[in-house]
Amino acid sequence: MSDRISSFVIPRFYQTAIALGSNLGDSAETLEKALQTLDHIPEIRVKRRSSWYKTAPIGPAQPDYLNACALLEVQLTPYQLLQTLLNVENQFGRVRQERWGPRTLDLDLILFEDFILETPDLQVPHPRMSERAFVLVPLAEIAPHWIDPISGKTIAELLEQVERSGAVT
Ligand SMILES: Nc1ncnc2c1ncn2[C@@H]1O[C@H](COP(=O)(O)OP(=O)(O)OP(=O)(O)O)[C@@H](O)[C@H]1O
Ligand SMILES: Nc1nc2c(c(=O)[nH]1)N=C(CO)CN2
Repeated sequence: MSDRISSFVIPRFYQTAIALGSNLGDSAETLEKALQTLDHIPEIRVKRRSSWYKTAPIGPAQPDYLNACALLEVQLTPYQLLQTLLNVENQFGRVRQERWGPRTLDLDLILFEDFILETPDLQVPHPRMSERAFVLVPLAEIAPHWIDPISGKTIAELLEQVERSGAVT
């Protein structure tokens, strides 16, 4: 009996940061419901969320975005979390059309502990994180001291290096 108990491994919780974006439909409601949906998944706890930021679109001409970031505790691997985020995007009617085009809901995995993953389907930290004010402004609100394992800089330091005028609360 004691052998069985000692070999039982309780899966640990991992700290992760995600970015949310929407520029089609009722974006505020979509972001709110997306976070509720994630929080209802047994392996995910939403620990903190940023304000919603209205941001100018990067990429092709399209409506302004509403962007936000959230900190999650997950009992999932990075790949399981990515699949979960893609499933929730689909649940909210995400249709993949042009690259960087408009969308009802975009969920990106930004940071997963201090892991660096560079696989064809998943790159963590998100490869375009450090150039995007629409990610860094909300993330700096809730996790300014989190260190990007690629650059060794904090989120607050990365934010100092980008032009942030397109992101307004
Ligand atoms: N960290 C990550 N977070 C989310 N998706 C990722 C990540 N790394 C790789 N991907 C892959 O990117 C694919 C396309 O994602 P998506 O359609 O959301 O891109 P995009 O939002 O148009 O552009 P961008 O990646 O620049 O934000 C996903 O299916 C996923 O396999
Ligand atoms: N402001 C803003 N622009 C974007 C966004 C986004 O979330 N916000 N997402 C994109 C594709 O990931 C492309 N452009």
